[in-house]
Amino acid sequence: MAIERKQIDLTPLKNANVPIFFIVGGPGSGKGTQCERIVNKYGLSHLSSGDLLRAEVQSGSARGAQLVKIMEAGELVPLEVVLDLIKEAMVNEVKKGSKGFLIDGYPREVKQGDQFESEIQPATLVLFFDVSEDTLVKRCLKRAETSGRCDDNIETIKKRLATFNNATAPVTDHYEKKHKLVRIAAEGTIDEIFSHVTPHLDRVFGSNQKVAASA
Ligand SMILES: Nc1ncnc2c1ncn2[C@@H]1O[C@H](COP(=O)(O)OP(=O)(O)OP(=O)(O)O)[C@@H](O)[C@H]1O
Ligand SMILES: Nc1nc2c(ncn2[C@@H]2O[C@H](COP(=O)(O)O)[C@@H](O)[C@H]2O)c(=O)[nH]1
Ligand SMILES: [Mg+2]
Repeated sequence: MAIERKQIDLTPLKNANVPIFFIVGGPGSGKGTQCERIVNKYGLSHLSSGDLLRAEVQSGSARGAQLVKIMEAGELVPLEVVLDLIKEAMVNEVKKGSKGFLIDGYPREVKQGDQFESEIQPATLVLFFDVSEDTLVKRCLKRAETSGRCDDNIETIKKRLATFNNATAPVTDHYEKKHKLVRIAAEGTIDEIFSHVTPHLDRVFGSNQKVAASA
């Protein structure tokens, strides 16, 4: 299925040379929740590939109409489409003075991460939120009570879990071999998990300070 591609000038992003963190984990693993905590403490830009896709669907564009079918099936959308959406959002953020990025829910496949790193820059770290399938399902079903997401239903959750195990789990091995993977046990409370996240980011930014936006 041919989906519209865009030409994006990455010069501002490459010149900024800010740290980039991939945030990886199964559906409902707490990526978005932990990213909110990280943004509050370090002032980074949080870009969720899923949220960017949902915004494209909400926009009513022809591209969005094609994407929603794939997302409702719990499958992965074409990687070029996701990368275009992320690139556009990153350039916009860096023009506003972003000092670093959390790329939430990305990459979903090894080749996706490789393409990002060759076209933009290597990731500084890959944070992997490690959660049992049972907990993932429980959290997504609980979220379904209020989220209104097209993919928060037991059928799609199961498909997303299969997609994660088949396509995304190899991502963790890939970055472990590159000594870039940080495996975070994510079964506990939100605060407990966040306390395991901060030491790794403090090593990059220094502790207790929001990364000051450019003047
Ligand atoms: N440590 C936790 N304990 C209990 N509930 C949690 C925890 N972390 C997140 N949640 C809840 O679980 C649900 C999924 O969390 P979140 O949306 O952050 O996951 P996600 O990894 O971004 O999921 P998706 O990939 O589907 O977007 C949310 O309703 C959230 O409030
Ligand atoms: N091929 C990819 N598809 C992606 C990616 N991120 C999201 N998606 C699609 O969106 C839904 C929802 O994502 P979520 O992060 O909110 O769970 C997901 O099931 C995929 O269909 C991506 O990086 N690559
Ligand atoms: Mg999320």
